[in-house]
Amino acid sequence: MTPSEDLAIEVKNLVKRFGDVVAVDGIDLDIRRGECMGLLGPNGAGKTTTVEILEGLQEPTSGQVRILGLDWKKNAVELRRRMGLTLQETRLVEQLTVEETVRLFASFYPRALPIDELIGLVQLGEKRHARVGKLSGGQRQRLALALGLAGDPDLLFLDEPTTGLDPQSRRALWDVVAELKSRGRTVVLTTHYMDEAEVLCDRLVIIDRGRVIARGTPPEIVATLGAEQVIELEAEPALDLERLRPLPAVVSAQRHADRVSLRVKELHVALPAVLREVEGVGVQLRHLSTHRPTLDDVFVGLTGRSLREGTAQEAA
Ligand SMILES: Nc1ncnc2c1ncn2[C@@H]1O[C@H](COP(=O)(O)OP(=O)(O)OP(=O)(O)O)[C@@H](O)[C@H]1O
Repeated sequence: MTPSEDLAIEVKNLVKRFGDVVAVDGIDLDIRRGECMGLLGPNGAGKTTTVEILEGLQEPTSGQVRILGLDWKKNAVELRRRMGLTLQETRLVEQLTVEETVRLFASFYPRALPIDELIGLVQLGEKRHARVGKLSGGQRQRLALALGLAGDPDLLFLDEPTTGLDPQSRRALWDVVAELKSRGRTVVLTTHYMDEAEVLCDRLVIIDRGRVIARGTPPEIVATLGAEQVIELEAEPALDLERLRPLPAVVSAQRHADRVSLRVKELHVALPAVLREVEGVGVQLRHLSTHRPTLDDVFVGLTGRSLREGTAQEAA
């Protein structure tokens, strides 16, 4: 158990209801100072609602929330000064330049970071005189991040900072987050990208339907599957899960849409057995692939659904 003074955020039994919708359904969180904590989950899981409560933008229905040892009801002014946030969409003045925008935001804080440092940190040096209206999506996101950092916050919230960005812009933003971590800042990141969570986050909670369904470091969460490899198969007609489960080295088997997912311990033992089964029952293979287990496999294992569902449209 981490002593409370080492915690940037302590949340106990957080609940948020909107009429009949239970957006957050009893979440506990301990976020240590200096770590990057990821909140991962599909659309509508309750990530944004949770984060907006932590940011003081929404009131919880019930539960306890302490941020940097402080309370939103009693210490709102100090909390606002010590935290930075970037929202899913930040409205910016299109006619201002990057530098003017950063200067304007920095003027709101008594202890702002120098303008050059902020622009350098988000790698927008070449664009400092460009108008905001002319920036690409990735550059706008990085500018939004610079604005979140203007007050040199102890705690930074990033809500889906790379949604809709191209791979290069996503990587550039990851570099900025890695730099912040190396400066000892606490970062709370929401995302539905597994690769992002695996690269950036020291620890994660996976949220589904307002509840935490897994927590730990990314490798710890993946290890809960107890598998070394995942075999994915599609066959016509469909394979019988009951015949696949007892095969050697198979840990568990699940069907997801047309695809069967087998979590296995030793691939060199399981794969030949699976192929013998396919041949024996005389079905036609449409797809066969293997991969190391990912956070998405854990999610599928726990919910029968994929984290990728609902994000396919954006990724396309
Ligand atoms: N102001 C609101 N009024 C009514 N329902 C809401 C409101 N805000 C959120 N919800 C509902 O609460 C649930 C959780 O939404 P939330 O935005 O927190 O999810 P999320 O995990 O952040 O999803 P996304 O990845 O799409 O941003 C959803 O069912 C959503 O429709």
